[in-house]
Formats: sequence, C-alpha cells, structure tokens
Amino acid sequence: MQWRTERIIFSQLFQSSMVSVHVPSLTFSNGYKMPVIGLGTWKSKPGDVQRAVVDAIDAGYRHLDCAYMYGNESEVGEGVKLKVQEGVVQREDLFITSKLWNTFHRPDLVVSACKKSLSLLGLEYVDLYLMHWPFAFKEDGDLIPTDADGNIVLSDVDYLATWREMETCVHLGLTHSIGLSNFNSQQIERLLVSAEVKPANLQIECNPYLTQKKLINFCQSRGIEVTAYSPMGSPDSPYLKAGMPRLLEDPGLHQVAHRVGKSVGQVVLRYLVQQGISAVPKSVTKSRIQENINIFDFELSDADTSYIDSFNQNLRICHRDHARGHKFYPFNVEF
Ligand SMILES: NC(=O)C1=CN([C@@H]2O[C@H](COP(=O)(O)OP(=O)(O)OC[C@H]3O[C@@H](n4cnc5c(N)ncnc54)[C@H](OP(=O)(O)O)[C@@H]3O)[C@@H](O)[C@H]2O)C=CC1
Ligand SMILES: O=C1CO[C@H](CO)[C@@H](O)[C@@H]1O
Repeated sequence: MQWRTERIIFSQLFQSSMVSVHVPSLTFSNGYKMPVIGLGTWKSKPGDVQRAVVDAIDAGYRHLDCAYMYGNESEVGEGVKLKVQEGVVQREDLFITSKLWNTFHRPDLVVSACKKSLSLLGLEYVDLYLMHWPFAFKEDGDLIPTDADGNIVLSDVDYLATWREMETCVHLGLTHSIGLSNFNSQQIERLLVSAEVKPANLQIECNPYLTQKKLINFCQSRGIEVTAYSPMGSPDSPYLKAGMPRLLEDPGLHQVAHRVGKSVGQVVLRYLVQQGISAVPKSVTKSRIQENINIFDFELSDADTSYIDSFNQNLRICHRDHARGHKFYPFNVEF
C-alpha cells in the first residue's frame, strides 16, 4: 500500500514536471477559451486511445477532439477519468469537443444524441458540440446507412432545423458552445441569419496542401474561430489514395524543418497556429503526442510562412464523395 502511494506521488511529481509547456488559447465570442492544440481521436483504436489521452494530458494537452462517429468516446472518457482521479487535472481544466453525427440531424434526435456522447464520455457537459457535416443521413439506423446497391441513404433534414436543437443543448447546459464542421461560407452565412446562438467554431480540413485562406478569413471576420483537422495530411486515412502526395514527406517542409531545428510535424502545427487557428493532430504514439504540443518555443518567419503558403494545392482528403449529390454537400463551391 505504502509502495503504491509512493508510486502515485512519484508519478504525479514526474507528470507535473513534464507539463512545462504553456499552450495559448483562442477566445470564443461567448468568452470560453479553446487551447490551440488538441488531441485528435479519429482512427485511434479503443484499446489505444485511453493511453493516448493519458499521455496527452501528461504532456500538457487540455483539449481533446472527439466524436460519436469515432466509436471510442467511452475509452477517451476513461482516460479523462483516470487523470481527474489522480488529481493531475480537474474537469474544468479540460476543453472537450464532441460532434453530432449525420444520422441524428432530425430535430427530435439532437438532444438525445448529445446526451449519448456525454454518457459515453462520462461527462456532465462538453465544451463544444459541433454539427459534424451539413448534410444528413437516414435516421435511426446504421451510422453509414446504405441501400441494396451500397449507396449511402441520405436524408433531407435542413441543418437550420438541426441547429435550433443544438441551441437547446446549450440552454440545457449540455455544452458550453456549439459550432460547425465541414460547412462552406455560404452555408455559414445562411445559418448566421437565423441563429440565436452563434457558432463559436468551424472545424475544417486544413494543412499546407489545403490552406483554406478564404474560409479562414471569412470565419475570422465573423467572429468564428477555426480549427484545423487532418493537420498532418491524415497519413493513416482510409481516404488517402495511392499517388496522392504525402504532406509529411514534402521536401520543402523538410527543408524548413531542418533549418529551424524542428520536425516536419512541428513546423506544420506552428504554421497553422501562427494564423490564429487551432489544430487537432491525432496520434497514439507517446513521443509524437509530446512532439506535437512542443511548438511554442520557436517561430516561423514571414518568409517561411509565405513559402509554406505556396505549397497549397487544394488537396482535400476527407471529401466524403458519397454525399456529393446532397443539396447540402459543402465542397461544390470555392470556399
Ligand atoms: N470534423 C471532421 O470531419 C474531421 C475531424 N478530424 C479530427 O482531426 C483529427 C486529426 O486528423 P486526422 O485525419 O486523424 O489526421 P492527422 O493529420 O492528425 O494525422 C494523423 C496521423 O499522423 C501521424 N502523426 C501524428 N503526429 C505525427 C508526427 N509528429 N510525425 C509523424 N506522424 C505523425 C499519426 O500516427 P500515430 O497515431 O501512429 O502516431 C497518424 O497516423 C482527427 O483524429 C479527428 O479528431 C479528422 C477528420 C475529419
Ligand atoms: O471526422 C471524420 C472522420 O470520420 C468520419 C467517418 O469516416 C468522417 O466522415 C468524418 O468527417
């Protein structure tokens, strides 16, 4: 018992000594703050993600990016619970995001979907609840409902009706803030006209191969903070096709990384946060989890930033082509 207590005390001392990194935050228009680096959890196997969350919190992460669709929210919640029980963090130190999946857009399903994620995560509230996509899928069935020919079965629920129930989630105290993911500027503009609670955040695919300058400027001009998903180019994505360029292998990024004495991943993340946006790199590897948050001891020069800007090729990996025919498919317009 004594050994166990000593071991816990030692581990807490060791952990707190590891948290030397100060992570800046973005402030939402409603006053809540989101740390600019968060841990992504898509594709993190349930058996790996609890350890990844523990390693991330030990490394100084206070922001976790989750979604019902990722099928691992209960294991993420286990990791959080462990660190809270150990006294390393308190719930209110953490910024936790979840997302409403496409099969729950029908207004009567939204609040219960949010409560389901809360129950899986073991939380009383999330900090941010995002509408994962603007288009909806057939309700109440598989997360990816398909017909006999293997085509996705879509639903025509309007995201404005869904948003009203996202607002209810705020009023019920289930989430501090609500936001959007994978929406284009026209869809956001349409939503802003009638929204009673404004979207605090837009989460979009963003990295040096898909710089999203116009959409970022659009959001920032309307007081919406932006989060970059797939910042590393999602090298483990099922949607990455043979022949597509691999961001982390880019020779120009290697050149900058070599010159500034950082890894390519760190350069990419620094490039993103220097634009006033946040990023949610996914990793289940302890050394990379640590690496990805240690980006606050160097700066990229304007020349480096412009050089990296020039790598843009509007390369979208997470384009969800199967919904291209939906009236709310977001990627048929420039931004
Ligand atoms: N809103 C949305 O629609 C979407 C949201 N997301 C969110 O964004 C997160 C991140 O995006 P994701 O698509 O997962 O991809 P990322 O761009 O974060 O890439 C993840 C991959 O990069 C590897 N990696 C991480 N850090 C490094 C590093 N420093 N050096 C080398 N390799 C590294 C990881 O390996 P390993 O794990 O083996 O260490 C993993 O294979 C998701 O996990 C999810 O939370 C993602 C897609 C869509
Ligand atoms: O976050 C994401 C990753 O997983 C989902 C399902 O494959 C994507 O659609 C989504 O945008």
